[in-house]
Order: sequence, then C-alpha cells, then structure tokens
Amino acid sequence: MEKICVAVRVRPSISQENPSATFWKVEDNRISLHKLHGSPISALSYAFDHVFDENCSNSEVYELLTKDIIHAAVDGFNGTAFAYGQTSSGKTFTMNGSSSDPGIIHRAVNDLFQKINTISDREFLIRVSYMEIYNEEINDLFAVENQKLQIHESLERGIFVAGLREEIVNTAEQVMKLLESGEVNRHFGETNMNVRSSRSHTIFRVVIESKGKDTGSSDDYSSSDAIRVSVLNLVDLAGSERIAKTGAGGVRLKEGKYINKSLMALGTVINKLSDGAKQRAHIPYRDSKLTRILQPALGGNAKTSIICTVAPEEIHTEETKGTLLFASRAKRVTNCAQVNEILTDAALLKRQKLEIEELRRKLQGSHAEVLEQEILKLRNDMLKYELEREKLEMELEEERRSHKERDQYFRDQLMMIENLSSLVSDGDGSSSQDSMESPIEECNDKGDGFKTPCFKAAPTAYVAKRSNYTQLPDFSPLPDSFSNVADEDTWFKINKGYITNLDSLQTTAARKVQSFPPEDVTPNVLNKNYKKELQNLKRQLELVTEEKNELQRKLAEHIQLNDKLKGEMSKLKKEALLAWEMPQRLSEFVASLKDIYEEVLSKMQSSTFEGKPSTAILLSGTSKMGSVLFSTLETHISNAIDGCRSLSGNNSLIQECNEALSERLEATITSLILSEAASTNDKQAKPPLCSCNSKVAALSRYHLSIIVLFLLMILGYLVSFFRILIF
Ligand SMILES: Nc1ncnc2c1ncn2[C@@H]1O[C@H](COP(=O)(O)OP(=O)(O)OP(=O)(O)O)[C@@H](O)[C@H]1O
Repeated sequence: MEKICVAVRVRPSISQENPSATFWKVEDNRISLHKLHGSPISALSYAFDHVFDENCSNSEVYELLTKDIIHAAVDGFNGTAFAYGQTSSGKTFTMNGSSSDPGIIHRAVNDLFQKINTISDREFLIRVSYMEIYNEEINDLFAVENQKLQIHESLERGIFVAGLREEIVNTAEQVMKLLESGEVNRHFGETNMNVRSSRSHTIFRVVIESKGKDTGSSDDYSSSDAIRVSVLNLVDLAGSERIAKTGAGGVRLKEGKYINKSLMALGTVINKLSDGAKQRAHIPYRDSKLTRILQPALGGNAKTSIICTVAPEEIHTEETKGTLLFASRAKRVTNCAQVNEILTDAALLKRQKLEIEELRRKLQGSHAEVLEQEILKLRNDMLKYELEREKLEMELEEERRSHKERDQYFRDQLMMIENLSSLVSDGDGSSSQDSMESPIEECNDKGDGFKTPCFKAAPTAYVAKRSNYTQLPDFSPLPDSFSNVADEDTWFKINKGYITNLDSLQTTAARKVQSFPPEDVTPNVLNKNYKKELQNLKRQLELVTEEKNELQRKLAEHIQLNDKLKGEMSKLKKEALLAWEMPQRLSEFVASLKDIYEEVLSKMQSSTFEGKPSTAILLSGTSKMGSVLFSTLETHISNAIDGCRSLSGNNSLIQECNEALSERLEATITSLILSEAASTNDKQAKPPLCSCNSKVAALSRYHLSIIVLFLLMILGYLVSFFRILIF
C-alpha cells in the first residue's frame, strides 16, 4: 500500500497589472495564503509531497513527481499521472508543455524509451492510444471516426475502452508524431479564462508489454515465459470553471457543465477514498467515465501522482482553495500497486508447479509436520518394540540353552542314582526290571525345540514322596516375570525420541515401512498418503506388540519352569550328596561289624581247644564266610566311595558271592546239625563223662546262634544300605 503522490504547482501570475491584497507563498513543500505585506492567513497553509512555485520548470516537476512512475511502468506497474485544477491554471502547460519546456507527456515518452533501451534482457512492445472524454463521451483522438466508445472490463484486460485504436510504437519520435496528430482532434475552446481552453479530459495511454529474452533456462519462468503488462495513463483534465467567470454560453456552457460534473465525480471518489476503509463501502467510480477509466489509479492497482495546478491571482483564491482541498484529500488515498503479469500456458504450468512446491513446503511445515512427527514416533515405537522383541528372543534362547544344560546335568545325576539303585537291587536280590527304570521320562518331545523332563508316578514308597510333581503346575506368567521388558522412558532417554538413521535400523524384513509420498503428488494426496502410512505403521506396531507380549509370556513360562527345575535339582543334589556319603558311613559301620565279628571269632577259637568237633566245623565255616563277606563288602564300598559308576558290570560277581555264601552257610549249618545229632546219640549211648561237657555243648549252641544272627544282621544291613543308595 502506498499513498498517492500529490504535488501543487503554482503557475506564474498572468494579470500583473491588478495587484491583489493576498498571495500564495511557497516554502519547501508547503503553500500558504498570505495577506499582502502581512502574516499568513491562519488555517490556509497546506503541505504536500511537492509544491512547485511559478519558477519551476516542467523538467523539475517531471523529475520529482513523474519519473518514478514511468520507470515503475517499465517494470510492470500500472501508473497514472494527471493534472487537476481550475481552468487556466496551467494543466495543459504542465502535461504538454511548450517547445522550450516540454511537458510531462513528452518527457515521459522520451524517458520511457531511454529506460527500455537500457534493459537488455527483456523484449518490449509499446502500444499507445489517445482519447478524450468530451461531454461524457469517449472519442478516439488517433481516429476521429471512433466516437462514443464504450468502457468494458474483463479479467484479462481490466477496465478498457473498446474500439480504441492502439498504435504500436518503437521510438519516442513515433509517439510524438502520433501525439501531434491526436492533439489536432482535441476539443479546445476559447473562454474568458483561457483562449485555448481544454473542453475535454484527455488520456494518453501507453501500454507497455515486456517479456524476458529466452536465456535457455527452463526453470526461470519469470524471465522467459511471463509477460508483464502495465498501463501508463497521462491525463490532462479539463479545468473546473465558474460560468460567471468563463462567460460560457451555448456549447461552452454545456461543455462546462459536463466538465464540472465529471470533476465533481472525481472529487467525490477522492473524498470517499480519503475517508478511510470504514466508509469506503461504495466508491462511485461509475458516476462518470473519467472516474471509471481512472478507477485503477484511484485506490487500485497503480502508482499515481497528481499535480494540482493553481492560479496565484487573488481573484482565483476560492478556486485555489478548492483545488488545495482536493489535493489534501487525494493525499490520503492509498493504492496497492503490483507487477502485472500475463502467463502463457507454459509459464502458467511452471508457476503452478512452483506454487504446488511452495504449498507442499508449507504443508510439510505445518500439518504435515505433525503427521511426520507422529509417523516418526510410531517408527521409533516400532523399532523400539523390535529391539525389545529381539532382546526377548535372545533371552529366551539363552534361557533355553541354560535349560538344556541344566537338563543334561539333571540327567547325569539321575543316571548316577540309577546306577547306585541297580547296585542295591543286585545286592538284595529282589530287584526287578521295573525298579531299574528311571522315575523320570521325557514327555515333552513334541512341538518344542528342547525336551522338558516331567515326572510320572513311581511304584516305590520312596518315589511316592515326590508324587506332588506327577502333574505339571500352572505356569501362568507372574508379574515379576516382566521385569526384563525394556523400560520405555529409558529407551527414550537413550534415543531422545529420535533415531537419526531410520533406514539403517530397519533390520526386520517383514516390517516394510513405507517411505514418504513421491514428489509429484498434490497436497491432498500427500495428506492421504501420510494417513495411509500412519495406519500401516499402527497395524505393524500392533502386530509387533502382540508378538512381544507372546514372547514375554513364553519367557515367563520358561523362567517359572526353570525355577521349578532348579528346586528339583537342589533336592536331587542333596539326595545325591547323601547317597555319596552313605558308602563312607557304611564303610565305617562295616568296620565296626568286622571288629565284633573278629571278637566273636576269637572267642569261638578258644572253644576249639575243648575238642568239640561241631565248634571246629562252625568256626571254620564262619571264618571263611566272614572273610568272603567282608572282602566283598569292602570292595564294593571302596568302589562306591571312589565314584565308580560301573557297579552294574559286577552284579554277576556279587550274585555269585551271595550264592557262594548262602551255600557255604547252608553247608555249615547242615554240618553243625549232623555233628549235634551224632553228639546226642553218643550222649544217649554213653553217659556224660563230666559236667563240663554239657557246658561246652551249651556254649557251642550259644556261639552258633550268635554267628547265625550276626550273619543275618550283616545281610540285613547290606540290604538296607543298598536300598538307601538307590534314593
Ligand atoms: N508554469 C507556467 N509557466 C508559464 N506559463 C504557464 C504556466 N502554466 C500555465 N501557463 C500559461 O497559462 C496559460 C493557461 O495555461 P493552460 O492552458 O495550461 O491552462 P489549463 O489549466 O490547461 O486551462 P484549461 O483547463 O482551460 O485547459 C497558458 O497560456 C500557459 O502557457
């Protein structure tokens, strides 16, 4: 937005012979009414962008007021410069000038072509037209036959006069000639105020089209494809006039009425525009052809300058005041000028592409940024869960491996116990094939990567102690089992919510994260793609979450199962330790038995001196049996203590020893019975020699009973010992 540039120009006084009582004094950009030889009249001082006194030339006015507009027009801005003032105030002189001091139009045309010639990267097409509004009718000054032309408006051309001849010009000279020809067709008339009074408003219009010269760069649409079109209006208005002063009558009177009417319309538009935005609901541009044609220049898309000419004579003070009031209001009017470009199809296409890119950038910088952040967060979540899942899988695998190792250790321990069990079974002779079977069997060899041992009910009383394990316990995951799940906050602290290189972390082939939409999509499609990708990511996240939960559940199950197995292992270890300690204890016990046995044996040896044959037989048999028995026991106990696991290989030997001992015991007892029977027959045939014989017999029976009981006791201990070893 920029204000209309307004200047006031005071023409030289014409009537020098009638000195006035007041005069207009110009100081810098201010004009004030002063009493002759007196102080300024209060409230009659005006300031403008420029104030030119009577000594100023058209050159100065052009340089300060119009030149910038002309140059802006070359760059593509609409421009308007017009002169406003009462009749005979110097409007035509300012716009057209004289041969010695060319006016603004001439200077503008020259400057225009000079400026164009300095621009080498653009091609220009200049068209000029010249029209007048005479009695509210538009006439073509280049073609007198074009009368009463109509004003039209279109999107492409804006407000334009239909049928107006436009001449394409290449030089300033061409324009000058055309202007001269057009001046001939203007309506001038003589009034009391001006011998050559303009009776119409004239508008010299220059249309400047420019196009960048093709530099071969397809991307630079602005320099090669876009066409700038600007309209420059140089307007010389007819002057307001008082009929009483002009003495107009007839045609002049009629002309004066139209002139005043259109100028009033112009004043009204300026007043409305200067009132500000609140009261600019309706600007009556259509009230006159002048305001309609100048519409873009008045509050529209143009750079506008107004030169208000005033007559310094006291007789025209009121008209000058009116002009200055008009100028003051015009100064408050703002325009909004912008470069006017017409685009070819190619330029339009390129521009639309650029606009789409710009929109996409804006979209990505606003709403899309939120979506992208959400997608990024989802991606991070998904990757986090992936990492968590992989960690759980690794933990599960580790757990399986340790489980296998413990299982193997468990089996080894069981094997050792089985071997000890088989030794006892061989020892007491009551073992059966069923009792040799392991109480544990593998029952989970289907559908699992590793074998989980389970228990079945055992037939013996010892196994029955563990009958509470015959059914698998409920392995529902406990809350503590989830303690290994990655902590989300920790993860975010580590990653700060972002992963710099997402692609490098896409380790799971199944997780195909869709990339951002391709570049040639529109913003709507872009949004849809973002939402679609968002949904996909959410679905993938749900799948990963479910998978993670399943793995967590399995891990919890394995952990609980392992805890149970650890408990079992602990118990078994204790029992195995007990089993390992048992041979040592039994060894000690057998040693004490051996001492007792040797003591009994020595007592029996003392009995043999009495010549009792049964005692001798008993002593001999018992001594041999005792040596064999203790030798066998000591050998096996020593092997058990040394950790020999191949006891089962000696079962047949033990069996043979047992059988030999049994036979020898049976033979000894049979010998003793026969010896006792013979002794009894001798007693019946012969009376006893002395009372000491009966004592020896009583002693021999006593020794026999002790030895038999002693042997039975040893065998009983052996059975007990090996049964204990089994468990
Ligand atoms: N600045 C000036 N220096 C010298 N002479 C001037 C100046 N301004 C105006 N004049 C002379 O004053 C007379 C009236 O000027 P001009 O015709 O330009 O007035 P105007 O405002 O166009 O009048 P109208 O509205 O009736 O056409 C002319 O003879 C012109 O030469």
